[in-house]
Amino acid sequence: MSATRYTYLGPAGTFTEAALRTLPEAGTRELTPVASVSAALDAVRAGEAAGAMVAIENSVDGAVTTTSDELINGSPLMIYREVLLPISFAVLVRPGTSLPDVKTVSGHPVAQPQVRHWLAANLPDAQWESAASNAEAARLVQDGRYDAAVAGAFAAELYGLEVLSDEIHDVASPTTRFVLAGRPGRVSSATGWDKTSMVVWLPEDHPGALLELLQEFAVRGINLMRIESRPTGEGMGNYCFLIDCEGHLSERRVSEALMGLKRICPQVRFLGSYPRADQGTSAPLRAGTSDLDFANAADWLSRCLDGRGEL
Ligand SMILES: O=C(O)C(=O)C[C@]1(C(=O)O)C=C[C@@H](O)C=C1
Repeated sequence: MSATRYTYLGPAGTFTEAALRTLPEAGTRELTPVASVSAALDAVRAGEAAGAMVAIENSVDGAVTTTSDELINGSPLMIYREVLLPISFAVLVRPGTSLPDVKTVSGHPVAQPQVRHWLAANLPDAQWESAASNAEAARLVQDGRYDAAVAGAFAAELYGLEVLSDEIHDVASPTTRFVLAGRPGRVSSATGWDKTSMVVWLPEDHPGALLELLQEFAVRGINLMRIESRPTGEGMGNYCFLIDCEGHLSERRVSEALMGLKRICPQVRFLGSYPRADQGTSAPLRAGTSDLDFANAADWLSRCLDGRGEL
């Protein structure tokens, strides 16, 4: 087990690596590129890494479903940090390539919807080829496999490529949200500007089932920040929900909402309470004014979790 290793979707030059490098402790960690989001999280599950940085949602394309499914299924993981990274895509080519030479263009599947209109207008006949990451696409262009890659401009130098066009994204200021996931453990203390994530499986299908679930937050005045449904895989129409809400587990209203969900839902998976990366406009809680102190919250957690992160 490497307590100092963090894994990320590689190779070098991905946005995920850029997100990881924004963490203050990045300089003292061994940052290890791996081939996929699943491999990054598997290394954490196997105890080979202390954390994995993974993309979880994009402001243009929505959920990164591989990450959602990893957090929902398999042995539980917890989110310890989040990073919001502005994304800027460029077209990278081997030196000397011009736009009419580009017959194939490669990138991560999440990148494609963010540059669709630019590609249709500027490379209408080029064939799109999905790659495991944007930096992997750049590496494949260096190898001569594809003519162009959609990636961060910063990847050009790493792979001996040139920036043919920069800032090609269709929507201004796309942002990707990344999270640092680790094995379930100590929840860091409340900062006063926190977020809590969970997965909730719907109670038996009946009118108002989703409303009942949402009421656990509404009656306690807890603001929801995200609700994303994912199929459970158990037949058509069966969904679970990835939910982010404002606040920290150590606030009584948040822990009570989780216990309320536990009463009405067949399964609840606590995914962590961690500092928010956004500079939101709602009034922050004052740090240190939580209803429960951290020791109580940790105690509450250990009583409620069955040792695997499940409530
Ligand atoms: O980290 C990278 O560079 C990736 O290729 C992954 C990823 C993602 O999965 O969302 C990261 C950010 C961009 O929005 C597009 C792709």
